[in-house]
Amino acid sequence: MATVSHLRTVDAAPSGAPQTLIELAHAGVTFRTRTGEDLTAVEDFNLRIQDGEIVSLVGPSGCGKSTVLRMLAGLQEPSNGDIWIGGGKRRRGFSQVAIVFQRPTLLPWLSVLKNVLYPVRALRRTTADDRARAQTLLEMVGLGDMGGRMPHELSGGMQQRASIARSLILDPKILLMDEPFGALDALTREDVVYVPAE
Ligand SMILES: Nc1ncnc2c1ncn2[C@@H]1O[C@H](COP(=O)(O)OP(=O)(O)OP(=O)(O)O)[C@@H](O)[C@H]1O
Repeated sequence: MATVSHLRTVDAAPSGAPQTLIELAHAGVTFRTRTGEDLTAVEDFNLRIQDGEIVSLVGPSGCGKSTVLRMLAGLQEPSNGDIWIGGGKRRRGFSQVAIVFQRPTLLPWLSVLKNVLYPVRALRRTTADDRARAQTLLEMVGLGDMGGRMPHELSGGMQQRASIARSLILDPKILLMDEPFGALDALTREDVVYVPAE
């Protein structure tokens, strides 16, 4: 059985201090490939992020960065180790975490505005304040007059900007970004900035 090790850290396991927002302790993910081999994408990975910190995971293609983000978003269960978010041990998703992927992930049957509102709709009925916030976020990413359009009527970069707006609609405490600016041209990239809600 082949085992491929990609992403490793050598830091000591974190302690679980309450002011720490995110902790991974000895986290690992092993995939079973279609040919029946075990592929260790992440091995013994330790990470501690304090509230307010901005952290980049840097490494070569395929080293396991997306897998770590998927673990933090609750989309990938660790094969080994523990995850704490906001002081609590997590095995699954956490509502204060939002993730933006490398490619846009808009729902094709909803308008752009409804896509941005979708995380709210998944929790409760939307209000006028929610719609106003969605409009503000669309304006922030330069799509203020595109809310009524359908996703297929937008360019790839515009769809990605709408995905970024959607990730902010619930004012998440943790924003995970998996190279989301790769789909945008350099000029647009400079224009997209995160403005926290008052
Ligand atoms: N669902 C899966 N099944 C099997 N192997 C997977 C799966 N997802 C990822 N992998 C493998 O895990 C390893 C890490 O992948 P991951 O997408 O986390 O890398 P990455 O560092 O984000 O790469 P990139 O910078 O190219 O996006 C790769 O070898 C990949 O082939």
